[in-house]
Amino acid sequence: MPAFMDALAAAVRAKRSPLMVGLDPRLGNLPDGLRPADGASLAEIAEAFRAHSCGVIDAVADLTPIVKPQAAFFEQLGPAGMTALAAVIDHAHAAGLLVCVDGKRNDIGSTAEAYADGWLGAVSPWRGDALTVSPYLGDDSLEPFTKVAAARNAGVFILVKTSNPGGGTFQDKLVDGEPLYRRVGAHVEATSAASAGECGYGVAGAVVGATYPEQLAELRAAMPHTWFLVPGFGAQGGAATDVAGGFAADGLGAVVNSSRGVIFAYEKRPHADGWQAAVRVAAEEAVQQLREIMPGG
Ligand SMILES: O=C(O)c1cc(=O)[nH]c(=O)n1[C@@H]1O[C@H](COP(=O)(O)O)[C@@H](O)[C@H]1O
Repeated sequence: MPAFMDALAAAVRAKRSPLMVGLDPRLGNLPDGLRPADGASLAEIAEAFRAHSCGVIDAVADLTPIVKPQAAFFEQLGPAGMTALAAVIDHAHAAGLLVCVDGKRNDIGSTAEAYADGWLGAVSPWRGDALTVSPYLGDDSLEPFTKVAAARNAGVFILVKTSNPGGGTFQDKLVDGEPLYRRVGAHVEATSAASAGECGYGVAGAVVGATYPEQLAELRAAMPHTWFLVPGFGAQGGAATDVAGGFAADGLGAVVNSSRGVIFAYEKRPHADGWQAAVRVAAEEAVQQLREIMPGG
């Protein structure tokens, strides 16, 4: 089994696609036919979320190397939601896709070990291929994730420069004359340089928002062994030209996430062949736009 970043690089090359489709089901945005009736139980809503996410996967599987289910949308439904999340992960794997669980986990080292084993370990009940992780508890909190991920050929994506408007509150603050995100980036890069696989990228990836194109290009240059997960494309305003700086010269090094812009595409542009056809058209367009700016795409 190849290391996660090697598998991701191979899948991006094979599909000529750096698009990551985010699975963020929301009750109010489900298409007709899948939307549960008013007063539906959590179990009924969870089943609708499962059906929507699996339907999205079926519509885009040949267009994307990786999907990113956002755990929050499933967690809010309690146990039934988590069962639905597990089913979505299994469905994505059956469709030949890699899966990054967006959980943004972390805690003190000894508790981080439980998160790491639970989400990424050899006996993980979730079987995700990668997990998003927060760095703000420090290096000893990140180590369990990178260790478990390396042992199991999984990956982690560590928040470095997030896409949200308030991200700079802490991330841009100067520490010894440099912004904190740069410090975090340097730590992630050191971890990945020491674990770089065949494709040249190591076990630790970085989350860097499409909404900060300057910092994206700066971090790309400073972090040559680190694969980027770039959210904020589409619904948050990031354009293809904004994410261009996230790629290495060979066209690898980044996957660009779009959630709402793809999975609810039928709301703005319905398709005569149904909601999945609208989702597919949106994914095709996103891939086309990304190919145009991706070096060698
Ligand atoms: O880690 C993430 O995926 C993430 C980090 C970040 O800085 N910004 C960000 O939007 N995300 C996630 O990426 C997805 C973006 O969704 P859309 O804005 O609908 O494309 C959501 O699931 C967010 O939780």
